Amino acid sequence: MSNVHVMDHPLIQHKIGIIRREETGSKDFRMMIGEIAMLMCYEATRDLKLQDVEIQTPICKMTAKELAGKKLAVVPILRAGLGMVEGMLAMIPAAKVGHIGLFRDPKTLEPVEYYCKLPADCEEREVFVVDPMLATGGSCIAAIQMLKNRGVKNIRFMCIIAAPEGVKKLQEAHPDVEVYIGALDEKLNEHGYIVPGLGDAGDRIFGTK
Ligand SMILES: O=P(O)(O)OC[C@H]1O[C@H](OP(=O)(O)OP(=O)(O)O)[C@H](O)[C@@H]1O
Ligand SMILES: O=c1cc[nH]c(=O)[nH]1
Ligand SMILES: [Mg+2]
Repeated sequence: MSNVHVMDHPLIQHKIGIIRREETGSKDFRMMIGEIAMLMCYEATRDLKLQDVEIQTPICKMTAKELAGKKLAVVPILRAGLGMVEGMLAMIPAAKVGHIGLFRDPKTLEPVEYYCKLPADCEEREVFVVDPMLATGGSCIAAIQMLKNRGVKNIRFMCIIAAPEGVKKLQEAHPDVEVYIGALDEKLNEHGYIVPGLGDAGDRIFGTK
C-alpha cells in the first residue's frame, strides 16, 4: 500500500485518542478535529516541490526556498469535512477551497450528491480532499470521481479514521490518489460504522445528535 500513509506522529495519535472518547463534547471535538487536520496537513505536504528564489535579507542577498509547481486547493466533503478546513488553511493559507456535498444513505450506505462548487481553475491545482471518516469508501470515491470528471489530475485524500474495507475500495477505484490516514481501525460494523471509530463525525462536530 505504497500510496497509503498512516500517521505515526505522537501528537496526532494523542488527539485522536481524545476525539474517540464518548464523553468528548462538540466544542472540544471540533477543536481537536481542526488541530489534527493541521498536523496531518503538515505531514502530508512533506513532498511538495521547492524552488530557489533570490531574495534580499536586511543583511545581504541570498538564495532562499519557496514552494514551486502547482497551486493548492482544499475540498471538504460536507458536512464533516468542514471541520478540517480551518486546520488545513492554517498550514496552507493561499489554498482555494471547494465544497462537495455528499451524505451516505443510511439504508443502502451509498453516497448521495447534493452540492458541488469548486474553484474555477481547480484542474490546474493539487487538490486535498478532506473528510474525517473513510468507512465503506463510497463517499470519498464519489468525491474524487467528481473532481476527475472536472479534469483534476493531482488529488490527495486525507481522513482522520479509516476502515480497512474502505481503504481497499478506494485504492482499487483510484490507485493514483495518495491517501493520508490518522488511524487505521479494525473493521466496519453491520451498520457501516467504523469499529472502534468515534461514532458519527458530522453529528459530533455540529452537535446534531
Ligand atoms: O466511507 P463512507 O461509507 O461513504 O462513509 C463516510 C462518510 O460518512 C460520513 O458522512 P455522512 O454521510 O454522515 O454525512 P455528514 O458529514 O453530513 O454527517 C463521513 O463524514 C463521510 O463523508
Ligand atoms: O463510523 C462512521 C462511518 C461513517 N461516518 C461516520 O461519521 N462515522
Ligand atoms: Mg454524518
